[in-house]
Amino acid sequence: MNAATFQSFYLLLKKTKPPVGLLSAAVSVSVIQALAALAIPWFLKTLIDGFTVDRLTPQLISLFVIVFVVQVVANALSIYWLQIVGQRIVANLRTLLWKHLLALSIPFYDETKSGELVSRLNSDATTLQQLLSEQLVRLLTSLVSIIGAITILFFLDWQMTLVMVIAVPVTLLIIIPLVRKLHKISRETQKELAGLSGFFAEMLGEVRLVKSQATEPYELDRGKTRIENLYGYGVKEGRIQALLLPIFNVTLTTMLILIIGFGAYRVATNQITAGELVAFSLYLFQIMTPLVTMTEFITKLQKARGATERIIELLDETPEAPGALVAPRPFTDVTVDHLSFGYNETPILQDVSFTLPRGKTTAIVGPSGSGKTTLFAILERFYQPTSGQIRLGDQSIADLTLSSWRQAIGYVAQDSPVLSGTIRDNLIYGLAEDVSEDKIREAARMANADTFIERFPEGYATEIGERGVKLSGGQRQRIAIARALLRDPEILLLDEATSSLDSESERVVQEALERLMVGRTTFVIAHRLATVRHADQIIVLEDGRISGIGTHDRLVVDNPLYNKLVTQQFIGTERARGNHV
Ligand SMILES: Nc1ncnc2c1ncn2[C@@H]1O[C@H](COP(=O)(O)OP(=O)(O)OP(=O)(O)O)[C@@H](O)[C@H]1O
Repeated sequence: MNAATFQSFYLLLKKTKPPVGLLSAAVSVSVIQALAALAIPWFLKTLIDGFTVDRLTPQLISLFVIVFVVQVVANALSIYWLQIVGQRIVANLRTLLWKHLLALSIPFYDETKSGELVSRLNSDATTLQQLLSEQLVRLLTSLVSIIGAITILFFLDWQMTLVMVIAVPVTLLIIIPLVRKLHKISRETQKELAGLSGFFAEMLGEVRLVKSQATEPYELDRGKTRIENLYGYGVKEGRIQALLLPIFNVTLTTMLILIIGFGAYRVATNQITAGELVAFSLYLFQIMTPLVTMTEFITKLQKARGATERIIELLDETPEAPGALVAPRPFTDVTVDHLSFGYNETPILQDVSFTLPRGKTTAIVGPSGSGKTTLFAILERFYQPTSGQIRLGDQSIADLTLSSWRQAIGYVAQDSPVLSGTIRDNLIYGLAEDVSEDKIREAARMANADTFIERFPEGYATEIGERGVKLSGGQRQRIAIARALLRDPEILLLDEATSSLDSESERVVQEALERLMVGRTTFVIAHRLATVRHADQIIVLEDGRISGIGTHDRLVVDNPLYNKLVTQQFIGTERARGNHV
């Protein structure tokens, strides 16, 4: 791990606000445990050298027992406390990531697969947690054991210790390149794993498309290729691990044989005592076992390095600019002023200017892909304009707080999303304050949703979404309308349903929408002639530019595209529905 990565790991840890008090306590008991463990061979040495029964005084035995008990208790405490510290850090990290993800902008989500993000929240965070709570405790005790044992060994017999100390760097020389390689592979593995999660999430989310296109065999192959890729990395990783541990063990065993052999020679030549040799061998184990643990730690650290880097990368993404001013209510007119926008270099909206007069209805029409939905998204501040601005009165909406602006917008889309939970939960979702049951029912009634809700045995407590009954498109839309009614928005953005609703369903939805629109500034993507006829003004959008603004009667005469749309699309649609205007 190079200095920069270590630093970023450290910075990330700092951001997760570890419980420092508990961490210090855990570190202290770890040190106590390791020190107590170091005392045990020393006792044995004293016992062996000049063993007589009278030397076994009760005091000596009690001291031995106490040291032993201290070591065991300290060990248990350090494991438990470090586990808590690790879990706390990861819980804080997940909260930090979750908060950050919620603050990130829509363009970020356009570029990133949600499955990959889930993988960061779950497996990357878990990798870090394992490192922190399982490995860190061992690393600490290992370090104390190694340093303590080497120091004592120098006192016992410096020549033998020197032989041993020289052998350690030799081992490291063999191991480091392997560890590096392991890091590279585990980075690729993690990347591949995140990609695979993204792929699975996307495919399972769009399972209807896969089935309707009968592309199961194709998707099976695509999934299999990725799974096999991952398998390949796993095998490579296994190969290196298979080399790493045995090499390490062989080196250590050789060291052990050499040292004990050398020790036996020194005992035979009376240079050290038998007790010293026993203590020496025991200390040697107190160095070897931690060394093995440390290689394991290094391996895990390399794995965590990938996870850390990816989490840091995610935390470095810039969140949405929140704005500072609370949008003053009631709203005045909203002005779109020379607005241009492109998702990338290709311009989508070019120099668009118009006003949404307060309390009036503005309809927007234009061919598919002309930029209508994009304009809505910019009004919702999901994307920043490339140039130009949107103003509320004299105030650029970019200066308003995101929450006060978005809370003032009611958006009813063609395919209104619902969350899992009860119908009531869905109706009050996002409301700042509590609402009475009567108000909820009133909103449902106005949205023409009361009848179908009450038909469910559980009524408003019916579970919908993933865990409960499924709602039809029209029902979902009426839930969205009731939700908007409860929010009492200043501005309504309506993406009118086209073919998704049958004419009966469309009639009840339309009726509900009209109630919702009363007295509100409404901006509607229009697909029906009835809507544009009733609108106070109509905007015609062609290839991202406005080609006309006016009333229906004027545009039919002035605007060729509008004229064409009215004769071909609208009237065609209305006829098809048997609903002549
Ligand atoms: N997130 C995005 N990233 C990149 N390009 C996009 C994105 N969303 C839409 N586009 C492109 O922007 C253009 C305008 O799309 P938009 O959805 O605004 O059109 P629209 O007028 O609402 O069409 P429709 O009536 O079919 O819904 C299209 O060419 C589309 O490919």
